[in-house]
Amino acid sequence: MKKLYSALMTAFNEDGSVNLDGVREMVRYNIDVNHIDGLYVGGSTGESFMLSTEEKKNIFKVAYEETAGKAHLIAQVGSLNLNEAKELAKYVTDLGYPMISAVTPFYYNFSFEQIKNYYNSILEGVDNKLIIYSIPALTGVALSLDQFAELFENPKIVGIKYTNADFYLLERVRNRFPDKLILSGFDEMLLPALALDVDGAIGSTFNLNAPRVKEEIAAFEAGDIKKARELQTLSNDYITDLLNNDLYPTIKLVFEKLGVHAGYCKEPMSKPTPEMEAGAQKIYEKYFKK
Ligand SMILES: CC(=O)N[C@@H]([C@@H](O)[C@H](O)[C@H](O)CO)[C@@H](O)CC(=O)C(=O)O
Repeated sequence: MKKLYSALMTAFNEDGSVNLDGVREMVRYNIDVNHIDGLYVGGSTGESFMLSTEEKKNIFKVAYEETAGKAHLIAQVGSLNLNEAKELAKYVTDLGYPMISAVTPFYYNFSFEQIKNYYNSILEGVDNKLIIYSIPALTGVALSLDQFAELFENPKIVGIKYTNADFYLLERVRNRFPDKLILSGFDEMLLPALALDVDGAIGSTFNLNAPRVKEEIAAFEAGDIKKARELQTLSNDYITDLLNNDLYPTIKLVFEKLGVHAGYCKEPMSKPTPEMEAGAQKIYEKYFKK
């Protein structure tokens, strides 16, 4: 069975400080209501690239404690500050995280040699497995098939969080590395990714929509492609509505309507406007109100 991971959000207070109780509530919702297979902690959805090392550690700790072994955990530790990435990799490994992930280093147009050194040094002295977080649309770093192969020469690098609409490359990677863990990262393109035999998916929108997506995966696995496609269409209507209303703040607004204290996003992400509030209410009524 393919695995579904929610990309854990971070709850912020209005002043931008982290609300750890809100983080706990979102972990609980994912476990108790979504029956999620796993959580991806510290990724884009967690707004992590805007957090201090201390804030990241607190979130990793709270997510680990609250999960209490009821879901698989992956900690995204990648950072432009390699020392921080290494410190976090050790920290989460000592806490008990069974897998880590690191975004490709971005902004400075690093060479492939530099990217390779970055991954190898994060893993040096850390007894853990890592999946590469590849998200070219946000990082500008598009690794090639041969570059993935070179990174996989490190036996601790076991897979990819593949947030990329390049399905030709995905097919080539799957074909060449049948035993690597590939988790798809674009929720709106889950069905084509399933057809190319990914092992599961990680996404922001699953925080609210996981039950429907699990049904889609079950239909796909049962060979009922028509049903899987209908469910993907329904999910894509919901994702389109979220994207048109500002993704992360809207997921948090809908969480609040479900009684989960997801709080605010951190600036420069937007604070909810009355229009966003109204849009979130419509999304709640259309897709989630019982
Ligand atoms: C940039 C971003 O948020 N990407 C999401 C997707 O779940 C995305 O939000 C979704 O497909 C809507 O476009 C994930 O790929 C990233 C992610 O899960 C994470 O790192 O937290």
